[in-house]
Order: sequence, then structure tokens, then C-alpha cells
Amino acid sequence: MNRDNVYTTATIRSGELAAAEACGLDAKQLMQRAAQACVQKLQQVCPAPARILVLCGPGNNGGDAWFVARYAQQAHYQATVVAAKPKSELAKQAAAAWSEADGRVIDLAETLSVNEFDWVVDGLLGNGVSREVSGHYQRWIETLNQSAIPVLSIDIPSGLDSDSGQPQGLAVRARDTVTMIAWKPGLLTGAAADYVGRLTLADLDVGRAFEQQQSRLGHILTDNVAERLLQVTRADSAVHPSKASQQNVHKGTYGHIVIIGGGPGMAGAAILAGQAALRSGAGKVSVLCHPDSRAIIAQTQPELMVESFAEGRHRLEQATVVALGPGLGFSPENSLAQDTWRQVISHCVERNVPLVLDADGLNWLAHADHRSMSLSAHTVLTPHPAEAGRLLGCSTAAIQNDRVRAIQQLIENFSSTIVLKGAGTLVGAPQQSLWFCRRGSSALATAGTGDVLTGIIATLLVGRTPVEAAAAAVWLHARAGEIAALDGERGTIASDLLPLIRQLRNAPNY
Ligand SMILES: NC(=O)C1=CN([C@@H]2O[C@H](COP(=O)(O)OP(=O)(O)OC[C@H]3O[C@@H](n4cnc5c(N)ncnc54)[C@H](O)[C@@H]3O)[C@@H](O)[C@H]2O)[C@@H](O)CC1
Ligand SMILES: [K+]
Repeated sequence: MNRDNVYTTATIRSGELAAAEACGLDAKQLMQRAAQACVQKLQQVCPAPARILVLCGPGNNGGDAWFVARYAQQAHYQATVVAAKPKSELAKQAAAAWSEADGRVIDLAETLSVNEFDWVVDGLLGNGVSREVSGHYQRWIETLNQSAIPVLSIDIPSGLDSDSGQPQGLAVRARDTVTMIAWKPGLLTGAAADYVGRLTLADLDVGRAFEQQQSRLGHILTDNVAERLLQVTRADSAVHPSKASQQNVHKGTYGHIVIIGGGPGMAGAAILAGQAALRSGAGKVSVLCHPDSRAIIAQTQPELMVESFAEGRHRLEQATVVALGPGLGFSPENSLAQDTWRQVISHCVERNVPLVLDADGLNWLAHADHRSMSLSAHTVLTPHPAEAGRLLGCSTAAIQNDRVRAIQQLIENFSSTIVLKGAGTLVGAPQQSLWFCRRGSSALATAGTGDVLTGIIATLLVGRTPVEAAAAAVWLHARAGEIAALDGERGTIASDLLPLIRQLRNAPNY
């Protein structure tokens, strides 16, 4: 079974019973397996006879939790149940199993000191959360989040939306989450990383049947896959015959990357993109910038070839890949930036030159009427949520509330490869399933890291399809961020990533 596939919540909810039936199981047996998987995890993280508090909500997530209490008790844990009235038929049966074992139940409306317990099992709400958390649910989640007691969440931290990864007002911050059957996007993107803790997939032995019956939304960008993508080069045409013609054309070169940006006061963005391209292994990097930025860029990094756009236009003819946007400048009266943008886009579209559009490159795209222009299929757009909002004409919050929908819309509108940045970065392209990157660090949320990513993508575009290059670059950048953060997340800056990019390019498992 490919344990990296991601399915929408709707697919999981509508398909899990059919998969169980194909394996000769009914819904109650599936629930019992879910509970057993959670008890196994408990046994790893807090051996019996620990004191555990089991919180049971009204639906089947609560049903799982009632069975957890029962099995935990059988495994010699001291289990205490706090429960809402079970509403679903399965939850009622699971609650009955606890009563038959003479288990005591405390009503959710009561208060209890959680400090008496070693661990909490959170079965309040699962993938059926349908509204903002309030009342006793809110109170319990606040209590858990304020206490230091570790929490194991069943399926998904209660209150987290299992598609968007956004809390519905409030969500449990778990130490561990055991999710059932298959990965859901809400565990992997948006705010998920702040809530899910360590993730475990329990496929309940129906995962294979489920995968055979359902189509996936995407897959996790695993280390293995990323390392393989990083190794694929033009010399590998036998492995990737689809790229043979492009590979032959450029054989023997590591590519000439042309970066266009660096407006007045924004030379740094072009420098960082250029340095990242060099450290990712580009053979030659040119920067075309505003005349005022030329000297500082050239002095900062002598390996960069620097010209003003007017002087260096001919560089476009030599470009293997173009990166347009870092520090370009964006304001209605900035006609130099706008003209440059138009000329570069036209060149790349006409010649089918691979293009990365970032920062002001995206702002000009949002400003243009994109319906009247087409980008080449070799284009990668790298919006952060605010830029994505500008491109789609909606708010940043709307993007974050449904990142999967947002990237799908961007792919459709621009027929390009899209990197939707932010925690749980998504990568997608037309007719391809999405990549979910779980790696990364909040240390990457600082100025300039986007410019670095642009430089990496541009370099990796040499010899890879746009989606492969974007996925490999996102992973590399995220890993570099993680490693940089080992010296302290606070104070990590974009240029700290540069030596790590070099290390990772030479040894991805560094
Ligand atoms: N159906 C199956 O065969 C399986 C289901 N499983 C479990 O079932 C869960 C899904 O069960 P359900 O569909 O019953 O959904 P949930 O258990 O997530 O909750 C649904 C219930 O909660 C209420 N609710 C929704 N939002 C609320 C809020 N904000 N505040 C208070 N109450 C709220 C709903 O009115 C409904 O009564 C999964 O997450 C998983 O844990 C697993 O046992 C695997 C097998
Ligand atoms: K839960």
C-alpha cells in the first residue's frame, strides 16, 4: 500500500464503509480497530497502569473513544471517561460496551482537574465537525490546551477542520494524532502543524481496499520522493523518457538562470535569489535589475553577472530558465517594472522558456487581465497566501480557509505549476495530483526566504518538469529551514539557508 496518498474528507467519509465491507468488516468492527490502534499508540507513549482521561463526543469519534476506554481498561490502564450523550448509533453501542464493563462516566458539563491524569485521549470531535466549537467543547479544549498534560487525538485534533487544517474557532493541540484509514489534507496543511503533533496513520487493514476504490487528491512529499527528484537530471532521460528532447537540447550544461528584479531599494531580493540559484548548482546566473541596484548586487556576489534590464535584454536569449519578480517593484506608476514584466513574459511564452514568477512578478500578473494572456506550460507561480488572494481576487483568510481549493483554482486559472506557500506548502500542476510538504519550520517565515525558494526552483527547472522542480525545491528549502532552525528559530535569516542548500544539493539526506 502507498501510505502517502491523501484523500479529501468527503472521499474518506463516503468510502470507508465500502472498503471495510470489501474486507469483510462492518462499521462497528472498523471502529473497534480504530480504538485498538489508539491503544497501541498509548502503549508506546505511556505504558499501563497510567491514568488516562478519555473524552468522548457525540459522534463516531466519540464512539472510537468509548472503545479506547474499554480496551485501555483491559490493558490495565486506569481510564476515566468524560462524555457527551452519544448520538450516533455506533457511539451508543460503544458507550454500552463501557457501561457493561461497569465503567464510570462523568458528564461533559462537569468540571474536572486534568492534572490528575498522565495522558488525555481526545475523542470529542472527528472529521464530522460542522460548526464553530462552543459550549462545553470549547471549555474542554481550552482546558486541555492550557494544561501541560499530553493529548492523543483520535483521527484529528478536535475542532480542526480535516480538509482545511484550520481550527473551527478552537482546536486541541495534540502531542500525538492517530488518523484512520488515510491521510486527510487538514492534517498536513494550513495551521495543522500547530495542532496535530506527531502523526500516525492507522489504515485499519482496509487501506489497500480503500485505495483501490477511491481516487486520491494528492500525496505527501516524502523524503524519499524528494531525494529521488533531486537526483533526476537531464542525463536521466532513460528514466524519464518524457524529457528526452529537452534534455538533449541542453545536454552538458547546468543551465543559465536569468533573474529579473532588484528594483531601487530591493537589490537584496535579487541577490538572495541569485545566491540561492548558485548554491543550488546553477552553472551561470545573470541578474537583470534597475540601474541603481547594479553596483551593489555585483559587489555583494561577484559570481553573479549583473546588468540593467536595458543593457542586458539579450541575456534573455541565452536563458535556460528565467525567474521574474524578486524585488522587481510594483506600483501603478512604475512603468519600467511593468514594461520589463510584459517583455519578459512575452519572451518566455513565445520561446517556451521555463519561467518562475514570484513576488512582484505575481503582483503584476494579478494586476494584468490574466484571462487575456496565457502563460507557457513551463511556468511556476509561487504565491504566498496574500499573493494567492490577489491572484484569485479574494482575501488571505479565504485562501487559508481552503488552501486545497485555492491551489486548484490557481492551477485552473493559470494552467501553470503552482507552489502555494505557507505552513504545509502545496505544489500542484494541471492534470496532476497535489503534493503536500510536511517539512519546514517557522524559521522560514522571514523576509527573503521566498526569494531563496525562487532561486532554487529556477535552478532545479533545468532538466526537470516544472512540478518536479517545484516539489524538489520546496522540500530542499523546507529541509534547509529545519536545519537552520536547529541553531534557534528566532533570528534565523534567509541567507542562513544558503550554505545548507549547497549541503543538501550534494547530500539530500544531510
Ligand atoms: N464511519 C466509520 O466507519 C468510522 C468512523 N470513524 C470515526 O468517526 C469519526 C467521524 O464520525 P462522525 O461522522 O460521527 O463525526 P464526529 O464524531 O466528528 O462528530 C459528529 C457529531 O458532532 C456534532 N458536531 C459537529 N460539530 C460540532 C461542534 N463544533 N460542536 C459540537 N458538536 C459538533 C455533530 O452534530 C454530530 O453529532 C471519524 O473522525 C473517526 O474518528 C473511525 O471509527 C473509523 C471508522
Ligand atoms: K478527535
